[in-house]
Amino acid sequence: MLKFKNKFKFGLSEKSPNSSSNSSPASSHKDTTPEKSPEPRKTLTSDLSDNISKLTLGDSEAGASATASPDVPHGQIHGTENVPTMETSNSNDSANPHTPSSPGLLTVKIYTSNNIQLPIKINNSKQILHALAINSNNETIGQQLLKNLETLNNAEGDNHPLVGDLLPGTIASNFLPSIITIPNAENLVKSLLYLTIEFDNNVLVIEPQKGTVNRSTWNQVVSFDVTKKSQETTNGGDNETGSSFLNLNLFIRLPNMLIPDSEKVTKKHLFTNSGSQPQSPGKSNASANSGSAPANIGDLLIGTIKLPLNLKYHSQPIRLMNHEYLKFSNYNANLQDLISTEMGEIMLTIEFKPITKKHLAITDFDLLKVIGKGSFGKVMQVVKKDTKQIYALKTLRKQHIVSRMEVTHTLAERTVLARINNPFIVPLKFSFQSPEKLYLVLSFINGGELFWHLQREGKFSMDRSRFYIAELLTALESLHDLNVIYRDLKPENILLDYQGHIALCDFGLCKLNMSNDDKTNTFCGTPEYLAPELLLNQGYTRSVDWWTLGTLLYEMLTGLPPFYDDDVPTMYKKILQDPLRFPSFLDHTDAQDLLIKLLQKDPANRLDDANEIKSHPFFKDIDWVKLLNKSYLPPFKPNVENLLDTSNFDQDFTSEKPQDSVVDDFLTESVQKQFGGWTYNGDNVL
Ligand SMILES: Nc1ncnc2c1ncn2[C@@H]1O[C@H](COP(=O)(O)OP(=O)(O)OP(=O)(O)O)[C@@H](O)[C@H]1O
Repeated sequence: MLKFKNKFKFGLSEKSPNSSSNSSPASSHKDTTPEKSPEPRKTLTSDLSDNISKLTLGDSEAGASATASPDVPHGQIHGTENVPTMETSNSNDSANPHTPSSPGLLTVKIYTSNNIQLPIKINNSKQILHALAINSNNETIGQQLLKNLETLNNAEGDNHPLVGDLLPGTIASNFLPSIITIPNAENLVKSLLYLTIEFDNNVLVIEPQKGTVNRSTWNQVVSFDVTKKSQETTNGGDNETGSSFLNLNLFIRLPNMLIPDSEKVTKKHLFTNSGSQPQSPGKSNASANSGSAPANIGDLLIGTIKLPLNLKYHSQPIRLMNHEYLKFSNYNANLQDLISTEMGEIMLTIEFKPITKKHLAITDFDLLKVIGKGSFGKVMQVVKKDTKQIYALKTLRKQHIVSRMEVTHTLAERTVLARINNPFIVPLKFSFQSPEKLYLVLSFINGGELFWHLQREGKFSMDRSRFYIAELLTALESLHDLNVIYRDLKPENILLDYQGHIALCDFGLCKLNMSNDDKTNTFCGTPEYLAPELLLNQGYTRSVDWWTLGTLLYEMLTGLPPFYDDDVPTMYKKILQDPLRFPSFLDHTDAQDLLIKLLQKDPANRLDDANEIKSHPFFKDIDWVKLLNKSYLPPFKPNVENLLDTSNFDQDFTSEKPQDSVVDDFLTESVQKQFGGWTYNGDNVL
């Protein structure tokens, strides 16, 4: 079980470069090679305690924080903090024929699947196939399977496809039920086949009702909340049509004894546990990439459908697809990208229904589990009562925000989340408030923090690191395109989704309205990741994000940040003065060259443009459009059963009773006004 520790933001005085105290969160291996702490690293904020105010002279944010006392009027906060003009009102919507329609509900009905083939050969084990057939959850299907098995038993001749140790994937699906009743287990039904349906980073899992793997009856209906943002063009969508995608992935849980060892090795990328073997710290990743077959191979991905959906301009209920068959494609074995081998088809109806605007409240949600603690409140797994969608609900207590002078950062988080549209940033679905609290409703991302995966495995392979850095690079690029600096990139703020894609979260340190060369001064971030110019308090630009990207890549590849030291002041000194050194095992020329160019101490010499970084030889094999369309199969798939699965969260949290604690804070009207622009109901109006 992974252990999650509470993370708290704390005042800058604790970790200023001028501080002589050794308050490193890391463990104390002072005389030996430094060893990173297993605890999440804390974020420094600009709380402006006395001794740090020296470091933050002249910064507009600092002023904002300092003035954000309970009685400060609304205007002062806006004026000092550069709070953006939140979202622009859509009062002109009716005049613009291209204005997207209202938010709504997307309903997908799944009827039948046909001609499904397996992408691997299976063992020709008549005993197991027979056992599966007689345990089919439907008698008629069981009979049919037994009949099919007779043809298998009767097949003769050396060249007959049904003779031999292995059955070709093209026909194997005729001998497998899609759902079985487990004998002696009180009629427990277990489906072999299942389908994940993803829209806007929310994923639902459905199972068939009956059938063979080749042909199944599903008759299932699922719904997704559609916000205006998910209707807009994302850079992960098709720019011409302004679409977002509905992603369908068809999986099969194959009994291990049916999977030949040779297929476990050559088609490893198609199994959900591919590459997920933990690695001990400091050990080379060679074994994870070697040909050896993992013991627990997981489920097999049969095929994928990526369906662009243009949900713009529909102000009336509409049926976008009516009982249509869509074909599954498969992932290419070598390149691990999507190719159009047809793996069978599935019949769907897709409907979109705009909904009338309504403010949400906590009573619109059932609280399922506590999954984390943030600086100002809990994060809970919740289900939205009307659509049955699972979300992460982040609660923030207004009183705490105000007393810790974090109003501006909190508003910035909400603003950035509502504006940004990148497939690797956790999507904000809604936000609302009560007199005492602020609430953010986010897509529930349950593959665990990258921090914990890195802790567990010590370091990542070159390919895996490249994949994460590439996805993060596009996330930072889209933030910069919105004139936002992220400022707190680190493994603790990166979640993995159920497939293993990146979802950047925690936007509490974003700085808005920062165009290309604009400088800011606020001393904030996380010690290990602070850029030299930030430490020197000379003002910094968005270039600090590229420094942190370099730091992150270095940490992924080696297990430690580049200038790490147990003692924080020494670490700051190293960041400022020490040359960049590589451990002997990090001998990849392109990786070294990119790190050298990102970890330039003088920002003027640093790579400073997303496109320039993208065209570095380190990324030469990456097709950026494909990457943004999530068409690469992630090199690591977290263990996630379904959307309800919270096993990647700390049990200390998940065992807690989920409740929205009652607080009786009183906030003055002027303080309440500061939170005026918070509410976001999936529409653009704030
Ligand atoms: N969308 C999400 N899906 C799943 N888990 C999430 C999500 N958002 C946050 N969490 C969990 O809740 C924890 C706290 O969330 P978050 O980091 O956003 O809070 P915070 O107050 O900003 O934290 P910090 O004090 O580090 O700044 C995260 O570490 C993560 O484990």
